[in-house]
Amino acid sequence: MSDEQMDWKESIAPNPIEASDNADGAATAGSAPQQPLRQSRRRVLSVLGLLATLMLFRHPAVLVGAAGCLLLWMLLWCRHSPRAIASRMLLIIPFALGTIVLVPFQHPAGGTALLHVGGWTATEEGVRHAFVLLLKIIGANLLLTSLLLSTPVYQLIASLRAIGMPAVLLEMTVLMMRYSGLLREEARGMLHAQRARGLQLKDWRWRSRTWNRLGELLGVLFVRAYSRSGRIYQSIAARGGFSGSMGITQSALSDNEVRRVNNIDSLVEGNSNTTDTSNKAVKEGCYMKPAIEVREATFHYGSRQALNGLSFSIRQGAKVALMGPNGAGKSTLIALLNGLEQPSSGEVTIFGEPMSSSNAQLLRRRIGVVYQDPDDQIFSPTVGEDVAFGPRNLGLDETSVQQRVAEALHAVGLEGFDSRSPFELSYGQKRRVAIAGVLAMKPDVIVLDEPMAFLDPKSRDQLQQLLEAMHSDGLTVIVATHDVDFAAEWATDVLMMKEGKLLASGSPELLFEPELLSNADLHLPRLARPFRLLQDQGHVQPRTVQDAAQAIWQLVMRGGEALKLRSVNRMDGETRQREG
Ligand SMILES: Nc1ncnc2c1ncn2[C@@H]1O[C@H](COP(=O)(O)OP(=O)(O)OP(=O)(O)O)[C@@H](O)[C@H]1O
Repeated sequence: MSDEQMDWKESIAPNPIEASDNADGAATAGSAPQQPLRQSRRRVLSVLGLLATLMLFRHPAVLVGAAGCLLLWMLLWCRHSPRAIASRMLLIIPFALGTIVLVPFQHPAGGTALLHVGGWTATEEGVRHAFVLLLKIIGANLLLTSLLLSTPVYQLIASLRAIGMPAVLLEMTVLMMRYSGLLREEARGMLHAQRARGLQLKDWRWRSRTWNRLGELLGVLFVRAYSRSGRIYQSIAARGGFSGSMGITQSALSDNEVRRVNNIDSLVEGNSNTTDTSNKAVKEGCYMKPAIEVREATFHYGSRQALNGLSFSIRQGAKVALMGPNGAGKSTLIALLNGLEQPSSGEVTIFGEPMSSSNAQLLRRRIGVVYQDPDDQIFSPTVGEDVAFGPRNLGLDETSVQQRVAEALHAVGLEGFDSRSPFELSYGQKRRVAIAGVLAMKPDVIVLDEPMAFLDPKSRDQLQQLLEAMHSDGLTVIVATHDVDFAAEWATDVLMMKEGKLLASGSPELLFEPELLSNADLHLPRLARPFRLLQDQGHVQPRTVQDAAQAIWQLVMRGGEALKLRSVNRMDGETRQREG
């Protein structure tokens, strides 16, 4: 491990929240200063008070006056842009339409009839009632808009939590915000892709083909948003989102190390034969029960078989490369390991305990999963809130939650990102947020699905260092990957899958077996390829650049020796000739 790689738990700076007063500490998100939080809490309370007052008014003139004053105050005093206000006011259109169309027909007191439609009658009182309701909706929306425009989202959430908004309402609000953002993102992405392939939005009024395309896009948009929200749902479940406090008492959770030590106490003879000694468990010379055992597991998606009698075990403290071509069943296996799916037959055992639907919640927190696409995993409006999601579901108090957030963000190199929106980060940064969200739950095993995909070389190096740091801290790390070069350099163990079956498991030497590689649709690590081309050097199997450099150096030295020997022989021959 290089000097830059630090133990992600021990090396953290003290959390500023702990030093602050407790009353506000409970309400903070990340390391946000306390003063703005108090202000935003006051603002939230004022808006709620004004909303309640607004609901009491019944006279249209008073409501029009209140809405007008509010609008002037927002424009002239707060200097909010008219455009920002207008775009948020658009949200009320469906509610306004519903009110105008339905309410006039539903006024219970009866009254002067104005209009008959079918068996329904709109009355004068009904219209008046609808008008009053519409004014209240406009006023309420103006109030909420002023709050949203003047308060950062993370402060708003912290304030709502501090004033006692029920967690379930808060989560629902956050999820609704995520879903509307999701629709926007998907729509924008699809429109860009369609325009790049020739969709013309010019003259759109006259082109029926364009209208048809837009109609199709709308349909696909909802299907895509639906399937993505399914994946987001899974990742929320993986972090205990739908299971309250995951059935764990706080005292049992406060010290993850205790649990690890307990694991070490109950050791059984294992199969550890690693040469990697950076992992704490390995350093302590422990032989432990496997972190994961899969026995004869099968899994079906409907009639399609994704896993077919899969059996293997993963020892604690291993760095495992889970390899195989597209469709081999890696992601399905990961869903089984995390208890999100149950095998159709066979068994998955986590630290000696067979996983079932009844204990999946409890075992799940020992296996953290980082999904392939960070956008499937992140859903909160701020980085701090997203990382805090898992620890909160563990039932920790707010101070511990914030400490874990600070630790995890430090570990992934995102200190100070607490209040940023995760949806406005780069792909590599989003991936680090997703990893932080899992690290904050302090799992014993972390599984990452294709973590290197779409990362630039520097981010790949940083991620590899992070994997090392997590492993040094005692985690068993499993990486699903197609990247043989990375696997050869990093892994201590390799699992190779194809068509839902295990092709081979063992040391990274497997990655140098040509027949196995071609069977698994993989190729020889790049560093080993030149040696295969050199006669008599096929046995050289460098896993790292250092190994390769050393092998080349040895070859050069041997070449030099041979040259020296040849020139000595030649000189000997010449001398003998002269003497003869
Ligand atoms: N939701 C689903 N419904 C039906 N079949 C599915 C579903 N998800 C995966 N499969 C099928 O299950 C098999 C295994 O898929 P899986 O995603 O686990 O493979 P993978 O090794 O992770 O692939 P990749 O490397 O491309 O991510 C494939 O044949 C795939 O088509």
